[in-house]
Amino acid sequence: MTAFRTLDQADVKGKRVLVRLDLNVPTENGKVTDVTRIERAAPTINELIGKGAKVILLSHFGRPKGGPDPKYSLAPVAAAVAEVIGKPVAFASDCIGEPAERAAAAMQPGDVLCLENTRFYKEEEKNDPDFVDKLAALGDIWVNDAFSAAHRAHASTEGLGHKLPAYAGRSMQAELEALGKALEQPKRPVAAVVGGAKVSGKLDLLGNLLDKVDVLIIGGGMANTFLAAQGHPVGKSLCEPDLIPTANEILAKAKASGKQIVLPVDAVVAEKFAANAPSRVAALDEVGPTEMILDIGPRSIEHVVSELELIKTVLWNGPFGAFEIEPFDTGTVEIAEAAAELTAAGKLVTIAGGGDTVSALNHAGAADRFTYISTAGGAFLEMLEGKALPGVEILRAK
Ligand SMILES: Nc1ncnc2c1ncn2[C@@H]1O[C@H](COP(=O)(O)OP(=O)(O)OP(=O)(O)O)[C@@H](O)[C@H]1O
Ligand SMILES: O=C(O)[C@H](O)COP(=O)(O)O
Repeated sequence: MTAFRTLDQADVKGKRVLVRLDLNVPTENGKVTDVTRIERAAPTINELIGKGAKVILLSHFGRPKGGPDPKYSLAPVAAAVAEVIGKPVAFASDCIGEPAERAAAAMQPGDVLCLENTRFYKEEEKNDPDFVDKLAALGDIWVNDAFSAAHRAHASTEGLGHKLPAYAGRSMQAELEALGKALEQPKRPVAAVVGGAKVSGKLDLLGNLLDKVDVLIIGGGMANTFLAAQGHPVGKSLCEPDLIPTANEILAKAKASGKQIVLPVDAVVAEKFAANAPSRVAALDEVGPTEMILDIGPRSIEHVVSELELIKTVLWNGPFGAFEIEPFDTGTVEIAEAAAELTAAGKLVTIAGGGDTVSALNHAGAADRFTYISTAGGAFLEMLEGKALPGVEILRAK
């Protein structure tokens, strides 16, 4: 891809290379539960090691509130990186300042160092120039291999590109090539499936997404705000009342433009967000005030599968339920299996992305049978929407 500077153009031997990865991986009790994003980053890390660079990894992890929080330390994730690449990865307890400088100064060519979560500084998300300078002081070259964070114009995802020679890593390059090709002229009708929990970040882009697709299938936590907008009770479910007007606008836009929005028609509800918590199937008007919608119900699953049988391409971000906890994985698992079977039969092109989405599709045993799996969720949706991604734009050859 000539429009972007890649590692082919970078002279990295003996240089300190700051590599922005997306190590925002799913974890449970401090253990990484899905290493897909790390495996996708491994070729870049290994290539840089092989070329004799000093490889300094940068990433955010979760959404800490702009200060250090042990819950969001990258230390266990750095250990998972070491396991995937089969080489030691040193860890610095800060991403700037003395701990980072000392660890970087001790590096030999071929060494790998992972710095602590960049979001332990509120300046990261503000793309603060002084913070960018502090990060830039640690490296000679910046490689952005975090396609899944490229929709964020943050210090480590965009700011560094103004200070250091900037190159796309191999995963960034592969994602841009694969998604560019897949989305250029998708087989129609096209459906987008949007679920998951990042309602405030993703609900407002569904309006633009409607322009690009024929059918919009909404599930997971995302659906609850729409159900509330339609007047259904949602009890203690994940819901963003502030976004009800936006949800209504999206529903009205779909009606006016003849686009179809598919929402759940029933739900699986529980009083507790816990494994094997007592649960029941509820009609939409029967969700009690102390209950939470944690999955779509059996009629909704049937409805979604019958929609998939009518379309030719599905673009999927976000699980249909809290799939990490049984039995609330049923909707996601059954729909993923149906999509994988339609793909194997040559009837459907399946493109899915997102940290938890990929983990859910792996859990369902369906990921290997999908047409393409991207590491990106929010970035994937913004690309579908037709938006320029700051972390990609900064890599364009000037
Ligand atoms: N009904 C629900 N209530 C609460 N949480 C839900 C519900 N449905 C799905 N989820 C949660 O959504 C989370 C995944 O959502 P998210 O939007 O982060 O997807 P993603 O694939 O990781 O995308 P990205 O890469 O943009 O983060 C999962 O942890 C899952 O438990
Ligand atoms: O998982 C993701 O989509 C990326 O890591 C971005 O995370 P964010 O939505 O917290 O910026």
